[in-house]
Amino acid sequence: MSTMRDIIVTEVALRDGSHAISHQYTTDQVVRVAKALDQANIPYIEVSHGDGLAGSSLQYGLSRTHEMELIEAAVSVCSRSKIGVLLLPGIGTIKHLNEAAKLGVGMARIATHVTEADVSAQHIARSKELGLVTVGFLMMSHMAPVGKLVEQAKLMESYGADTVYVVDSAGALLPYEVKERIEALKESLHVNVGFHGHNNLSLAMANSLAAIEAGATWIDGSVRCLGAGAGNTQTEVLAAVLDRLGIQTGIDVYKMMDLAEEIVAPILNAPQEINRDSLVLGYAGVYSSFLLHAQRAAKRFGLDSRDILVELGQRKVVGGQEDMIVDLAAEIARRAAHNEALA
Ligand SMILES: CC[C@H](O)CC(=O)C(=O)O
Ligand SMILES: [Mn+2]
Repeated sequence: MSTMRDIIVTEVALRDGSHAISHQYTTDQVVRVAKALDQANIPYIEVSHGDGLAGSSLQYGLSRTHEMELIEAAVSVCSRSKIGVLLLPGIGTIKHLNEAAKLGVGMARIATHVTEADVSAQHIARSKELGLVTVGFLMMSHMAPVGKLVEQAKLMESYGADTVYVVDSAGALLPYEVKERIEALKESLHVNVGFHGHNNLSLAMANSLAAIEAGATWIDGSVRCLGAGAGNTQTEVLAAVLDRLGIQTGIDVYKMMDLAEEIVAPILNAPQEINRDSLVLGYAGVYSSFLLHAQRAAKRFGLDSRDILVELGQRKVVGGQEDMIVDLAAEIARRAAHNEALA
């Protein structure tokens, strides 16, 4: 079946959503969600540990089920959708990419911090050799000025990426900032441009629309917002809004609504919402996937998690530095005890 699509939606609940449920997906859950997404005609479904291939570790959180088992299961139930994987060089390696390709994935997204695109060269090249749709994913895009972002995106393009994404990992970008970033990439690149939003400031949808207006054609969504922090742009809402705008995604809006309600909602420990902690992520520009780590550290040291998150933002801590969350919490607790002793 051929589908006309103006916008290609990548559904990330089975990868970014893994952060929100502490990487506890079961094979049965992944099968049910992937099958329903396939029936709703979603073009790409990303399946991996929240931190990408090989993310299962004490540092990032142990997966309940081996991700290769989840990927294999998702591939086996999809006839229309392609399964994609995320890989952060240094966490995942070429070996993991080869393994995923053998299982039948059709897309690999190679993610780096926004100023570190150079570490993606080999992984992008290998993904292309494997015949995968290959995406460069520039995380924490709010941390770099537009010129730097363009420079890094051009590197990913030069390594062979088919699409380069502006990734608002902290949900910190405002619509005009998304627009200027996407416009700059559109002017400088020859490949597709994409946008991945987080909803910490309640701007994921507005930012996705700003990205589309500025020329982005690849947009990420997560059903029922299931993603790190306050979650991502809600796929079923995105599909409905784009339909109203006359922009074709090829997605069956009613089937998306049904799967959101009947299959995904019961998986959530709590509804995805903008609470004080997820709001602080966007406000202070902190990696969305730090949320549960900071909340756990706050509990352990008897602190307000916002104090940890704000200081993480001030220190410009980025993905891969999760160990600093506990260190920082211990330091704040020591400082507080010291001040109390002096008082
Ligand atoms: C830790 C990887 C991260 O969750 C990737 C991503 O989705 C983002 O940076 O927003
Ligand atoms: Mn994300």
